[in-house]
Amino acid sequence: MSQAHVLQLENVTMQFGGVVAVNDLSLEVNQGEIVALIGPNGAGKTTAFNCITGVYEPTNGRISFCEQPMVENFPKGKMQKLYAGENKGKFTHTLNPTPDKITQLGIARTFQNIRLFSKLSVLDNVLIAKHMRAKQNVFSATFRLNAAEEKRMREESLALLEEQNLLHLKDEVAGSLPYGLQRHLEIARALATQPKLLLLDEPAAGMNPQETQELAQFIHRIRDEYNLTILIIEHHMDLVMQISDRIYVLDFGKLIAQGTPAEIQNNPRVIEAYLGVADDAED
Ligand SMILES: Nc1ncnc2c1ncn2[C@@H]1O[C@H](COP(=O)(O)OP(=O)(O)OP(=O)(O)O)[C@@H](O)[C@H]1O
Repeated sequence: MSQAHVLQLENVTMQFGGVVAVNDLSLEVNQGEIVALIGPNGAGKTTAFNCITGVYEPTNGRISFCEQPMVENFPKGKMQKLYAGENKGKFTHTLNPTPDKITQLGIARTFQNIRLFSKLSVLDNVLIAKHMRAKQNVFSATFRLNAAEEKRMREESLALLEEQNLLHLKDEVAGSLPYGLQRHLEIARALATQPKLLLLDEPAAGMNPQETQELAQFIHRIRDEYNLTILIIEHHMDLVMQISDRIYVLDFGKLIAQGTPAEIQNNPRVIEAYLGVADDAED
């Protein structure tokens, strides 16, 4: 196995009752890469993100981060009979870290629907993210601070806002910012946790072509400046083709293709999967 894997999924299956949302998904993201996970609506992309970030406990499979097993599970209890995925019996351990533990390991994400603390200031949004990296949970992150730690985190948060050209907005209420700036702040907040791996869930949703173009440059810039590895879910195909080193394509939970943007664009299975949802895929 290459030393360079930042993220590796092995045979990950997520089954909800009888619905297999992610089916035997294996993929790798290497240091410094920008990799896209695409597929029609309902293909299982967000569910895969939720498995990586500890929101869901996958039904089967293993997820490793920086070559270390981080999440692992196999069908148990009622799921032993119900399990409709593949590779039953391959995994025998259970590792189930909480989302905040995964943040502390160095994985940050943004959400399809922006999830800022909309009533708090821009600065407070970044500060809370900083605390989440350092502390065990929201309670201690918010209340148990010593003065020196608080000062350091405040300075780091201000520096991050400055790097992101958001410093002039530090006292603005997050929810009052224009949509594009809220998306930018959400990414800045993710960067505040000093991640090695950044997961972006439809960052271009709701953006116009010019904003999408700026986002492409922005994603490249933060990858380089913060030494990041990025996994992105996105429906804007122009953006995906422009920024991705490699692309994985899901359809009905199954991986149907992987390759470079040029390979994926010409892949008949991918074109077929998108037929009938072409408008969605391209707007
Ligand atoms: N908590 C849940 N309980 C039951 N079914 C779920 C749950 N979460 C997701 N699913 C189902 O899993 C499948 C995959 O959904 P998911 O949201 O991961 O797709 P997606 O590829 O992210 O879609 P989109 O592009 O529309 O966001 C869908 O059939 C969905 O209804």
